[in-house]
Amino acid sequence: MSERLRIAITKGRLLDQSVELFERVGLDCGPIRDPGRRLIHSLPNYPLDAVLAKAPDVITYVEHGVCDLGIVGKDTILEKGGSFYEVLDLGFGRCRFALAVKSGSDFYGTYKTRRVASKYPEVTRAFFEKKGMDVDIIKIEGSVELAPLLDLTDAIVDIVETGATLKANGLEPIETVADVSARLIINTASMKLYKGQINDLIAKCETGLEKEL
Ligand SMILES: Nc1ncnc2c1ncn2[C@@H]1O[C@H](COP(=O)(O)OP(=O)(O)OP(=O)(O)O)[C@@H](O)[C@H]1O
Ligand SMILES: O=P(O)(O)OC[C@H]1O[C@H](OP(=O)(O)OP(=O)(O)O)[C@H](O)[C@@H]1O
Repeated sequence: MSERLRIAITKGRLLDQSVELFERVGLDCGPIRDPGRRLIHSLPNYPLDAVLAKAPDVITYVEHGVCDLGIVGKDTILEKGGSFYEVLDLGFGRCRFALAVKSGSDFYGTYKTRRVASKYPEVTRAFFEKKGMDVDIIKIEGSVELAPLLDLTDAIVDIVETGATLKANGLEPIETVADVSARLIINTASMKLYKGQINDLIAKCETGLEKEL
C-alpha cells in the first residue's frame, strides 16, 4: 500500500528551487509553483503532499512527525537543532553565516565585552563560545545590518549571499561562521515506517541533483 508522504517545504527563497528539483525528476509541482494562499497541496502524479511553512516550523512539523520530510536551510538547523535525520545537502539556497562589522573597524582589537546582533543567537553563541570569547548577544528579527549602523552593537552575525546588503550599508564581512545550504530532513519514525517510499524520494532527489551537474 502506498501511503501519501507529507513534506514540509520552507516558503520563500527555498520553494522555487525545491520545485525545480522535483520537476527535474518528473514530479508535477503545478500546485506549489503558484500556491496562492493555500498551505497544503497534493502533487497529482506522486503520493506526496507539500506543506508550505516558515523555516523553523518545518523542523517543528518534522520533529513531531506530522510531516515525514522537510526542506530547510542549514542556518535554521544550526539555530534550532532538534531530533531528525539530515539526509541530503540539496545544494541550493547557498549562502554563509558571516561575522560583519562597520568597514574598517577593529572588532578583535579591544578587551571590552563586545556586543553582537543576530537573528541567530544560538549560532552566534556557539561561534564565540568555541573561541572562548564572552560577548553580549542581542536578538534582532530582521534587517540586522541596522544594529551596528545605529551603534547598538559592534558587529552582526548574519546570512551573506552576494554581500550586496553589507556593502550597501557600509559593513564588511570579517569571518565566515558556517556555510549554509538547503537540507532534506526526515522524521526518525517515518524513516522506519515508510522506508521504501522515503528512500524512493531520496533517490529521486539524488538523481535530480546529478542531473543539474
Ligand atoms: N540571501 C539570503 N538571505 C536569507 N536566506 C537565504 C539567503 N539565501 C539563501 N537563504 C536560505 O533561504 C532560507 C529562507 O529564507 P527567506 O528569506 O525566504 O526566509 P527568512 O528570511 O528566513 O524568513 P522571513 O519569512 O522572515 O523573511 C533561509 O533560511 C536560508 O537557508
Ligand atoms: O548578501 P546578500 O545577497 O545581500 O543577502 C543577504 C541579506 O539577505 C537576507 O535578508 P532578507 O532579505 O531575508 O531580509 P531580513 O534581513 O529581513 O531577514 C540576510 O539577512 C541579509 O540581509
